This record gives sequence, C-alpha cells and structure tokens, in this order.
Amino acid sequence: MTAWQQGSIVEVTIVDLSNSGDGVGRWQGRVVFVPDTVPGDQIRARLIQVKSSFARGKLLQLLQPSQQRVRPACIVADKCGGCQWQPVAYTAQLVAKQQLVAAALSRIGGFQQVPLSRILAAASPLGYRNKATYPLVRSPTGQVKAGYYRKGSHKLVNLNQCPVQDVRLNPLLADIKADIQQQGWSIYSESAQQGRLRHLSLRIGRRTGQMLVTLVSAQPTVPDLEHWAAIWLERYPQLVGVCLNHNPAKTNVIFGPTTTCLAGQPYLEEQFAGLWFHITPTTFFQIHTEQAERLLEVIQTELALQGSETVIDAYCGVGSLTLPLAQRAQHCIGLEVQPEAVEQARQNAARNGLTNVEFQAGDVGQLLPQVAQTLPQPPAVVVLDPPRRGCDRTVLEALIALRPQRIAYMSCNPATLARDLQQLCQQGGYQLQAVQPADFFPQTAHVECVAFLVA
Ligand SMILES: C[S@@+](CC[C@H](N)C(=O)[O-])C[C@H]1O[C@@H](n2cnc3c(N)ncnc32)[C@H](O)[C@@H]1O
Repeated sequence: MTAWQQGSIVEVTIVDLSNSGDGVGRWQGRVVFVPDTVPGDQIRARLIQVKSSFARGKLLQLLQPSQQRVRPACIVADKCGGCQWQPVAYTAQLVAKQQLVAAALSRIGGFQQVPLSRILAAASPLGYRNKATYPLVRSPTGQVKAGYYRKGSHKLVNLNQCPVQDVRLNPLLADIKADIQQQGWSIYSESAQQGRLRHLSLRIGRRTGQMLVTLVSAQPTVPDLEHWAAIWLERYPQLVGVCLNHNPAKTNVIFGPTTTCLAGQPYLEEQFAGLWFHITPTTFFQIHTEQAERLLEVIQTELALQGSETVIDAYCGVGSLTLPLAQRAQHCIGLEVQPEAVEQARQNAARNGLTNVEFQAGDVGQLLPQVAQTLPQPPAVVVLDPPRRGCDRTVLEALIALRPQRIAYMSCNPATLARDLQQLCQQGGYQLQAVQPADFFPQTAHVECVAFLVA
C-alpha cells in the first residue's frame, strides 16, 4: 500500500487552487499541493515534501486533463515563475480568486457572513501590464538574458516577449537586450557582487502610449550608455525617456536611491480616471491601469462623497486615488513614505488644478495621529492602500483612535486584508459592509480587493 511519505507516488483529482497558485487535491483525507495543475485534472504526482496533514507534490503524469485546462499563451509557461495560472481557463481563474478572497475573510478574518461581491474580470487576461522589470544575467556562455526567475529557483528564464505585458513593450525587451549583449556591458553578478547592469525596467502609459526605459546599474555610470539612450529614443517614437538608476547595495530591492535621465524626459505622462499624471521609473503605479480605474469607480460609488468631506488617503503613492477623490471631497490629505512619490503627487495635483489636496511625506503610523491633531473633527473617510504586508499595528491603533465614519481599505493581499479587517471590527467596533475583488493580475494567483467599513 502507498505510504504517506516523501517519494511516494499518488493519484489525485485537483479540486481547487491555492493562494500560492498550486493545484489542491486530497489523498486519503490529506491535502496535496501540486504546481502546474488545474481544477478537474486527474494526475499522478510524487510527494516531495510531506507533513502530517499536507504534502507538496510534483506532477508526473496528467491522467485526465481538466476541461478547464487551456493551452498557455506563453511558450515558457511551464518554466517561468512570472505567472502560475497560464494553463487555467480565465473563467476558472476568476472562480479561484473569488474563493481565495472568501476563504481569507472567513478563515483569517473570522467573517462568517461575508458581503462579497462578484470579482471584476479583466477585459483581456493578456497584454495588460503597464510595467515590467526584468533581472539581467550573463550565462556561462556569455549570453545576456533578461526574464523572470524559474518557478521555485533563482535561475532566469530568458524572454524576448511576455504575453501579459503591454504588447508595445515587447520589441524594447528583445532589442535592448540584444544591444546590451552587443555593447559588451558588464552584467552584475549577485554571487560575486561585481559587474554593472542589474535590471531592465520598461513602463508604458496605456492611454498615451508613452514609454520609459530604465536600466539599473551597480555602478554610477555605464560607458557610452548616453549615446545608446539617444539611439533608442530615435528608434522608438513612443519612447519618451531613458534613465539610469544606481543601485550599489547588496539587496533584492530593485531600485537604488538615485535615478538620472540620460535622454528625453525622466517620466511618462498618463491619463488615469480622466486626470493627468506624470509617472517616473521608481514610483508606484498600479500595473493594471483599466482595472485600477474600475475599482476606483467602485470606491467613488460606495463612498458617494458630497463635497463636504475631509478624506485621508493613506499610502497614497503619486495620488492616483487622492486626486479623483479630491474632485468630490472638500479636502484630501495624502500620506506617503516615499519623498519622490510625494513630490510627484503634489505636482500631479497642480497639473490638474486641484487646490483642495495636500500631501505629507512619512510613515503612515506616525503621520496619522499627527494629522488627526490638526483637524477640527475626525475625517469622514480614511482610504488605506498599503503594500502586501498590510497595515502595521500602530496604523490600525491610530485609525481606531481617530475613528473616521468610513474606511475604504484597498489591498493586493487577501490574507493581510482579512487580518486587519478583523482588528478594525473587533477592537475598533467597525462593521464590514462590502468587499469587492477585482482581477488586476490575470494569469497569476494574485487578486486585488477593496473593503468598506463603517463605524
Ligand atoms: C500599494 S501602493 C498604493 C499607492 C496608491 N494608492 C496607488 O494606488 O497608486 C502602496 C504605497 O504605500 C507606500 N508606503 C509603503 N509603506 C508605507 C508607510 N509605512 N507609510 C507610508 N507609505 C508607505 C509605498 O511607497 C507605495 O507608494
């Protein structure tokens, strides 16, 4: 009889998808996670990591493929770690994301009656990313590679195009990589901590078509790069700027502190929610422009601002939520830790003629209580849009003390969202009114949500 141990070969039917993207099956009552599988697949897998209640398996054979299994749009989908769900039909991806959000809210947040709306599907599950940042490596044979890391490893899968990025970026990826190769510029080696070029970053304004190229280098200069920046600018009419970011640190953070413009301008222009934004190489902007606009519409509808409210937008980036909200509120205050983003947010406000908005640079946990003291009464609304790790305890405590009437909490991580919502409801006495998921990241296991709370 087959034992529950490493190396055993089991046959399972995949019934679900996990938040890390793996297919989920059951064998004799215990859970088996198997990457590269689709709900409905009947498979044979080898158990490669075994715990008492679950195991991780490696797909050995597809005994009966699921009807939800599709041909991946990407030729390296089986290797590349960029996407997890290329073989999963888009409708099944949406079902899985809806279930992941529901499960996080009930299991982590403890919400039994979840007011969860149906996920907003993307108009196209391909060609949506407005930004892609590729690590660069040189292979032992001297070939320059740009791509994403292999699933579960630090080995690079070389790409000349990527089906989830905006198609207009594809030629730049292939051509600039070839130019780097031809110029013989040195490529940074993580293990030796030597060499220059670390990343190639491409950004595009979906509405304007303007593109920005940024090379990240461990050295402050790259020989002859200015000359090549001018060539690229001429070669691609939609390319508006080429920048060099200097990152000498031993780190997996992509960008370093200094960025210089080598040709053209150090930003691209984009229209978002009817407003004009300048976007630079290193500041945050949602990677799915159209879906971000749709979620903003949901926020606007749900909040139904009357023009008399004070709104705090915490974790505001370059103001892509702050400015549209300011159009319907009396006063908006954006809080953001990255000084460069704050500077851009201020300029974006001025660019759009919005004078009822201000931005403060610093940590939300510190700024929130300070800002609260300057207001005659609590703000009507606080919008939160933290990074994946969610809000620090200090932020939630400050928020509970501040007690705004309404909170809109946007998040790309259902687990930390559910954790923070639980604290706001249990300790702060808030009520969870609605949760709207939206697919910002088709072909991956990631999902965006906005949750609405009232005091
Ligand atoms: C998910 S982004 C949201 C940005 C913006 N709301 C948008 O939609 O474009 C999170 C932002 O929070 C900022 N951030 C991260 N930690 C922070 C902190 N402790 N205090 C203030 N801002 C922070 C990041 O720099 C980033 O701009």
